[in-house]
Amino acid sequence: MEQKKITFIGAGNMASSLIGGLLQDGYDKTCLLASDPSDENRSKMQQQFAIGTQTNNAEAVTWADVIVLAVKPQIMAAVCQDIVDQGVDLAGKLFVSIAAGISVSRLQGILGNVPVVRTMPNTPALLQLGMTGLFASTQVSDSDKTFAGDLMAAVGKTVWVEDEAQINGIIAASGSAPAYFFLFMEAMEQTAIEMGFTPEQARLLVQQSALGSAQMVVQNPDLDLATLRTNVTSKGGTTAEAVRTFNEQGLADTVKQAMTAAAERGAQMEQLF
Ligand SMILES: NC(=O)C1=CN([C@@H]2O[C@H](COP(=O)(O)OP(=O)(O)OC[C@H]3O[C@@H](n4cnc5c(N)ncnc54)[C@H](O)[C@@H]3O)[C@@H](O)[C@H]2O)C=CC1
Ligand SMILES: O=C(O)[C@@H]1CCC=N1
Repeated sequence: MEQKKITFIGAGNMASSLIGGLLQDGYDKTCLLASDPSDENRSKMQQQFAIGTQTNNAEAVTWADVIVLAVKPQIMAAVCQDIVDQGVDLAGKLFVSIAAGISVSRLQGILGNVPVVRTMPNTPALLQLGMTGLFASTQVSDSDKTFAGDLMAAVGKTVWVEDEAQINGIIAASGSAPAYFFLFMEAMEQTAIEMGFTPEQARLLVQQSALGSAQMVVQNPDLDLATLRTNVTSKGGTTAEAVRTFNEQGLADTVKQAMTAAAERGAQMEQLF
């Protein structure tokens, strides 16, 4: 992909995942810069990734062709306002926001009529196994759209949405999803320990089962998930008992409620921040 100069405003967890994934993909490290007031996070960037860092967002934006907005939603407006107040010339620059709950119109209300690609990645981007949803504002040119798509494709899979509101569905289905799987795995690990395994054994049992199951899904695109489940479930056997218990406890409904809550929170944040 084209090696444009990319500045990350905010060098936290998600920026680290994206930067790590981009470097793995061979992105030129001299084209990456991270701006963050935290000494600790800047030195992580220098030590872990050997990329340049800044404390001055306005200077970092001035240097870049592409600006990835990667601060918490609560402070996004103030951070953008400060960049504008410093008098930075934003002409020709592409903005890529990864923030949950910050609409394109909110950003453009501060930054002006700049091209904005609103995205929702997830942390497995670090391993180039990310999943990102993207939405382009009308100001985004075809070449900027291609660049933003390539940027996220360098760290995983991508899906474009035509309706910005669908980004909140992306948050529910993939942005927040690693936490759901970790939560499920934590509960399994804890139970395995209670069944007498060492913590190391319990983690291995759970992580290898999760990895193998995910690979079975990926490598069998023609098999639906219910068939994969049924293939494990012997009639009158052990899995059937576990699945019956999950169903009796309303697992599908719990998942639906949790995903709906995530999406609704995204929409609510758009009104708050
Ligand atoms: N963590 C995740 O799984 C995902 C997070 N996101 C979004 O990514 C954004 C960042 O989230 P995280 O990386 O999890 O948060 P984080 O707290 O790890 O990172 C935020 C960073 O912003 C820095 N920061 C604070 N004030 C700043 C300022 N004035 N200028 C520049 N940097 C400043 C902080 O020092 C910190 O390093 C959020 O908007 C979130 O919605 C999106 C998808 C997934
Ligand atoms: O929890 C959050 O708000 C962010 C967005 C998706 C994952 N983490």
